[in-house]
Amino acid sequence: TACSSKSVLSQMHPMWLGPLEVPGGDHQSPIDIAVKKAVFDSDLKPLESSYDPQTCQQIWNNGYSFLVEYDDTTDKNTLKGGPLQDKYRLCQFHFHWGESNDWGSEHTVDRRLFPAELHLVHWNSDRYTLFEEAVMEENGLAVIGIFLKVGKRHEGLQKLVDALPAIRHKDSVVEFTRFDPASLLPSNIDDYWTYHGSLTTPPLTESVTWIVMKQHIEVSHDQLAVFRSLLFTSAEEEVQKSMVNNFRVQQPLRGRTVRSSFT
Ligand SMILES: NS(=O)(=O)c1ccc(C(=O)NCc2cccc(O)c2)cc1
Ligand SMILES: [Zn+2]
Repeated sequence: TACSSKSVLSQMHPMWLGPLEVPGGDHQSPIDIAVKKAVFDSDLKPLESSYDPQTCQQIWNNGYSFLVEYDDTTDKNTLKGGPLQDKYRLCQFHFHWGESNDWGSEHTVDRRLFPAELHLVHWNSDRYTLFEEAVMEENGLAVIGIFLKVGKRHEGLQKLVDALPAIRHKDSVVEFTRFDPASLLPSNIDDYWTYHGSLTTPPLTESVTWIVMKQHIEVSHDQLAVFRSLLFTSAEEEVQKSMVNNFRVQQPLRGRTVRSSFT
């Protein structure tokens, strides 16, 4: 799909070498969400998502995370409402996680780290025709961030976990169908924080309306352990490196306001 981003990601330096500073970037992500400093905005509407599991295409290891990709050539998987003025199309979702359950998320809440974070990546299909276009524009992307906590097993996640051994190495891809991204949403998606930020990996473009859910989802310790069995490295490389700690450190707020949809 347009957002498969094989080209761009593979040209980037293979390992995430730490918080690459963007000269002059003052809307960078992720950030710490200081709950008391968030401003309640009663104009924020409930989020409206509509996903079609039939449009799920593949799951692949891009050398930094694993992505589940959807056919984004039609408006089958849409997100609107919330802070969004336009309709956005899901192209992929992926995760960030740590080597231990003590850290791994990109955003933090009052400096609290979660073991992992899920990102559902959407692009503005009202204004642009391709992900590649939208990613360069201020209102181009909308990413839903959902925190993961270790607890009970997540039944919806298991189908995805079972597919991971087949994509252990960088650039491995397998067909992956009939997966409903809605199964990964928390029960309450009306309570969220929202702010303007960036991609958390190069090219770090400041084109993202972030929508970070207040309610986390729970996955089991064993399910998260399978994430850590993935490798950053391709099959040919002599030294194999575990895919862990694939998160960016929190960036300065630089005067931005985080709004909340709840009091
Ligand atoms: N972690 S994140 O959700 O901020 C995120 C989402 C998508 C991407 C992404 O698609 N990167 C590849 C890319 C970027 C710009 C242009 C492209 O064609 C591809 C990177 C980070
Ligand atoms: Zn991400």
